[in-house]
Amino acid sequence: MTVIMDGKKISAELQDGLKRKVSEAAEDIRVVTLGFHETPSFLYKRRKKLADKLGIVYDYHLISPADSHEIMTAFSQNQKISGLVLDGEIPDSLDEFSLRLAMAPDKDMEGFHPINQGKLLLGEKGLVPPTPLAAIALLKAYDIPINGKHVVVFGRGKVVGKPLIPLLLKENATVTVLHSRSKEPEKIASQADIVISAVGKPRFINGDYIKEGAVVVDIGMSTDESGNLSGDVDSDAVMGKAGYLSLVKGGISPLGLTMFMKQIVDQYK
Ligand SMILES: NC(=O)C1=CN([C@@H]2O[C@H](COP(=O)(O)OP(=O)(O)OC[C@H]3O[C@@H](n4cnc5c(N)ncnc54)[C@H](OP(=O)(O)O)[C@@H]3O)[C@@H](O)[C@H]2O)C=CC1
Ligand SMILES: Nc1nc(=O)c2c([nH]1)NC[C@@H]1CN(c3ccc(C(=O)N[C@@H](CCC(=O)O)C(=O)O)cc3)C=[N+]21
Repeated sequence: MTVIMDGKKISAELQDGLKRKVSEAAEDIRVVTLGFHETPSFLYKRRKKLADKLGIVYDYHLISPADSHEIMTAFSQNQKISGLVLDGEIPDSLDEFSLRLAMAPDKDMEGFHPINQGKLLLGEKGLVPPTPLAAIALLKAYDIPINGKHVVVFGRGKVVGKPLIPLLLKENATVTVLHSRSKEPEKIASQADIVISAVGKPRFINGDYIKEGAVVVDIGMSTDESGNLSGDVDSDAVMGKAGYLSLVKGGISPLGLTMFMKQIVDQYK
């Protein structure tokens, strides 16, 4: 039997606590999204919807390459702003690394600031990329042991796969990372107790990749040949074989959005 892990339910429980904390905070919790495009991204809209629900003030501020550093510095110093995010594509003309350096590390909602990335590697407390954090939180919510387990991560992207490595090591997992150049992925993945996939290739993980009873967390998002949202995992093939399965819908996405808000709200005691 395969237990479907319900990220939506876990996030609803966390959101109740967050809502209370926001309402008890002495002042407004204010997050500013900086974007280079007239129309905010899809992700901004998802985050805005959740912020409204939690009572967090969440705004979009249009910037241009010419004024981006100045605005980032000003918002970083502004005591009334708790969180900052960069939205959408960053123009090629701009040095993204140096723009990220201008953000106050303690307002960095996505955990991309080099200080936060360094802290993550060193095991120091800092703001962590929320999607991989959600993967750890989901395993813990289902009392799935990580300590001493073999975890195979598909993907080494900066949003999910790479930050998962230090997070899993902190939990004492044995970590194997597979990427586009890895050989014999089925052979390696089928030895894992836990498989977490963050690639973005429709349904490539079939039953051959999964050990009987293993835990499977699907994070990768893509559109398949019919134009539908697809995960990395062929859920029909894995269903019945996996012990636990987090599907691309109702799994990590809602929990990732919640963790995104949680880290900033938790700074308010
Ligand atoms: N569910 C959610 O809420 C969220 C989902 N996502 C999704 O997670 C995925 C990962 O995002 P991100 O971290 O930015 O990673 P990237 O999209 O930057 O990179 C994808 C990674 O997958 C690897 N890869 C490609 N083909 C294979 C393969 N056949 N086997 C193993 N690995 C492969 C690439 O390898 P190489 O490095 O060799 O090129 C690369 O490391 C995306 O699909 C994204 O949409 C992201 C955030 C939130
Ligand atoms: N730096 C970065 N961070 C991200 O978090 C990130 C990213 N890049 N690139 C693209 C993906 C995609 N992604 C989604 C999140 C929520 C829903 C979503 O639809 N959420 C639904 C729930 C859907 C469900 O039930 O799973 C909701 O909030 O109601 C979709 C997609 C984040 N991503």
